[in-house]
Amino acid sequence: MTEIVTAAGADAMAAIRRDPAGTLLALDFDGTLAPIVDDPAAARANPGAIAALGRLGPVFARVAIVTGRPAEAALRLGRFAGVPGLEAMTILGQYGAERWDAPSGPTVAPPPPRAVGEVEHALPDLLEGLGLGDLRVEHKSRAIVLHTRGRRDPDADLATLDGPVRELAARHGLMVEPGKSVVEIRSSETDKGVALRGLQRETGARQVVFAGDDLGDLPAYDAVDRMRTEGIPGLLVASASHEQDALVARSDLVLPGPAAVAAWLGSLADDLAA
Ligand SMILES: O=P(O)(O)OC[C@H]1O[C@H](O[C@H]2O[C@H](CO)[C@@H](O)[C@H](O)[C@H]2O)[C@H](O)[C@@H](O)[C@@H]1O
Repeated sequence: MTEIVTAAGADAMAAIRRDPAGTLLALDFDGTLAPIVDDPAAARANPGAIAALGRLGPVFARVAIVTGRPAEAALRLGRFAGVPGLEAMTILGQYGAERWDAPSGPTVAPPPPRAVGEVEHALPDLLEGLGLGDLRVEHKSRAIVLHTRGRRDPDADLATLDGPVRELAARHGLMVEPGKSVVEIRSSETDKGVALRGLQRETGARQVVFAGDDLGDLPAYDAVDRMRTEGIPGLLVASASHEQDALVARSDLVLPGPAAVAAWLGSLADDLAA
């Protein structure tokens, strides 16, 4: 499905066309703007998507990235800084706990929760004990991400990790965020739904577009559903893959991965931007 197939989505698209200046466009980073790769440090936003966002920035109320990545990482990997048209862009990182705004510069983030440091300390022994001492571990200050992509049996490793990681997180008052070949231990202070809703209120957006690809995006989907009940049209776009289909049935538009998302953003820009 590469067309909008729901009545709610068609309503939202009509509202976007009628009132682009009242539209908030928010996108997830990994798997939506950036193709999935084995090494998280090697992820890069699709260049066509960056160019399209630059064309949409001046037309919309706000273009935003809402991501599990630290805001600085999304900024660097996305190469968004200095892109013409993205002078008002916002990045909400670590599920909304961190924020970068193009006009004001440096990332704003509260101090990292102490519990994350405690878990970092306990983790090497736990992984050794599970025979997973060589796992790729991503440290994000407010979260620790265990990566199984590229390993012999990523799903088996995730299954091995599940119970012990949940126990460890619970012991330290943290939550577990599962994803594509990852399990993340993070502070539960916020989620993408809270982040998206906050941005909609702040910008006064009259309609919202959200695009995502993984389980961490579901709270943003819930937020859009709630906004719709309040009369704020919302367009939900899935960047689909064989790895995760939880978003597909709830989406108004299903696109087969980041290249298709970039192409769709380009066609939106052709439609709405000069
Ligand atoms: O909210 P997102 O922007 O989607 O970030 C969520 C997590 O994505 C990253 O992991 C995913 O992308 C990696 C690079 O392509 C890939 O190797 C991994 O398998 C994917 O799950 C990231 O590394 C995490 O920190 C983010 O929480």
